[in-house]
Amino acid sequence: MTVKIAVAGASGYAGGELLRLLLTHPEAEIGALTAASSAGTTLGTHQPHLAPLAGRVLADTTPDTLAGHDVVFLALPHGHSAEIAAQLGPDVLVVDLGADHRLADPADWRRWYSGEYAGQWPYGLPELPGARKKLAGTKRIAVPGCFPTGGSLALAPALAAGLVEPVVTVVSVTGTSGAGKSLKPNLLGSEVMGSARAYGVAGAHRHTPEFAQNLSAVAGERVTVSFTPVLAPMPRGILTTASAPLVRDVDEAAAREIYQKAYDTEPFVQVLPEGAWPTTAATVGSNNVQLQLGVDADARRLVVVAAIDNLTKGTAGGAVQSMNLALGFPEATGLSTVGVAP
Ligand SMILES: NC(=O)C1=CN([C@@H]2O[C@H](COP(=O)(O)OP(=O)(O)OC[C@H]3O[C@@H](n4cnc5c(N)ncnc54)[C@H](OP(=O)(O)O)[C@@H]3O)[C@@H](O)[C@H]2O)C=CC1
Ligand SMILES: CC(=O)N[C@@H](CCC(=O)OP(=O)(O)O)C(=O)O
Repeated sequence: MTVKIAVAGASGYAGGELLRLLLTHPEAEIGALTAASSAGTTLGTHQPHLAPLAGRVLADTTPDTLAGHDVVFLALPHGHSAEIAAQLGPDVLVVDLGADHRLADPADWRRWYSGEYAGQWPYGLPELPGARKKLAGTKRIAVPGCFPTGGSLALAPALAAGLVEPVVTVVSVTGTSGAGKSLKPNLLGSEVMGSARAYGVAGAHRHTPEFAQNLSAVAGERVTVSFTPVLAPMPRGILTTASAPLVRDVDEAAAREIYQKAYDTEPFVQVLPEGAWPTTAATVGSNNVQLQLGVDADARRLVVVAAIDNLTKGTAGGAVQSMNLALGFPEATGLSTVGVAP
């Protein structure tokens, strides 16, 4: 069954990655491509790597230009999806790559974002317990933030098994494309190259409540999350190191078994062989989450390292994976487990 798909925000990084994936998705017919200030220009001006679509002209993002599609992806800045989504019919599958529909608690929304709270949609991280059931057949999907994707999957098995205390620390090194294309003074090449910088430190990043929401649901109790992102001079990729105090003495083999069991049947999560540690480079262009764990016996902590491509599994790939589930396609359709190296 071919589905006609519109992409709003087609000139941006997330929209570009979506189109890269949809171009090889056997069931996708690419319909309207829309933007804001870039409307009227060709896609090739913004996404030179998408040669088959280079001549397509971007339209304005309106309910009219997005009408007549089976699926609409909204890859827009936060706060711009809810109003447009409300004007698309209930039979259209709307996949929001922004944050507008991720949080369940209106108080969390008001603390971390601006504008009206628009309600929570089924959360597009299929590997979390119970998520696939909510995604099957849904007409609305909230794609996770890029940091909570890898970080939540790094800690979920340990919390679900009661292996660690519900007080976790997450540090994520991220590439610059996570910030989007629009020019920001701290993202100029001369500011970013040759340097790494923490930001949103000490509970100040808006992904903190999203982490807490995901991990508390898995643990069945409130999980406190201390999250620190670190900007690094690379275009894409997120390397997360997550750790938590062990509840009981456990050796590495037992901890590995918990993770292997949790992710055994997952098409996109790989617990790497002993001794191999994840790298962002190995995940580029794939929809993979690569994990490795260790037990720090002296500190009595479990330490898990996770690598993803922020644009693939961290946004557009996760969005396509969730779309597949919503439409009843095989979950891995149009997605790759093969990276690019070196
Ligand atoms: N980059 C990433 O790694 C991730 C991004 N996301 C989310 O995906 C969404 C898009 O991010 P990203 O692609 O990085 O951002 P970009 O800044 O690269 O792209 C933003 C896109 O939205 C369009 N746009 C901007 N303002 C409006 C508006 N008022 N109405 C309609 N379209 C508008 C832009 O069009 P124009 O060119 O005309 O300005 C552009 O196409 C965000 O919500 C982001 O949080 C989620 C996870 C990871
Ligand atoms: C480097 C960088 O700036 N990264 C972004 C991550 C954004 C993202 O991917 O998630 P959202 O969809 O929630 O915006 C940030 O920290 O805000």
